[in-house]
Amino acid sequence: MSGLEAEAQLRTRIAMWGRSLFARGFTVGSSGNISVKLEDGFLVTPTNSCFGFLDAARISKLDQDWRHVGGDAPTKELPLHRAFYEARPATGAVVHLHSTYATALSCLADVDPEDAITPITPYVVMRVGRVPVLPYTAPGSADVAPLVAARAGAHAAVLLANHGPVVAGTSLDSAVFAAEELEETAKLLVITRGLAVRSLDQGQIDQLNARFALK
Ligand SMILES: O=C(O)[C@@H](O)C(=O)COP(=O)(O)O
Ligand SMILES: [Zn+2]
Repeated sequence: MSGLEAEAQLRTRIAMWGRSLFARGFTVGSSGNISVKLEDGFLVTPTNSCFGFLDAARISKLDQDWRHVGGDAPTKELPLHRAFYEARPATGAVVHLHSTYATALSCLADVDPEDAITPITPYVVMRVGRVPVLPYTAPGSADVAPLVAARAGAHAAVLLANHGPVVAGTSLDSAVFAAEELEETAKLLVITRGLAVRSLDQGQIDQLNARFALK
């Protein structure tokens, strides 16, 4: 497949996943952003765009130095996305959402900032891994970049404090699947708060990591 064909397919898939995430309530209004790596740069969702109504042809294109070269004006979160690609060279896509339960956890003062998503099911260990909370920065601020740089080598997913989740994956599909799994696990954690929850133990987590290593 040529680079142009690959780009056309990825544009279609960003719009398709956007519609699907919006329809299922994983993001609302114009919140959230998606980026995907291309052979010659990146595709990113336009700033102030609604995931439910993305026009594949107007998705922003950036060159390899993150300069805007086509489509609508890009998301203001370029420093956030860029920091993931730089810290995790295998990254093929990054998804940021304001999904309700993960965002709720990002606002709780008593969540462990090193391990915000308690490993209560195998799938969250396999798809998401351990999730730290990064200190609050204003949306669009470049101040987030060093915070991501410090943590994203070891973590494919983070919660931005009082803001929401960000997930990197080797492909768009894997980043979306991980963002969905993170949100569903956050929901389980919120609805079981105050109950005697049994998490997986370290031996069970090690066994999953050995068999299903996250990239
Ligand atoms: O929370 C924010 O403002 C951004 O992180 C966001 O989710 C949407 O920003 P744009 O992608 O610039 O619309
Ligand atoms: Zn946001």
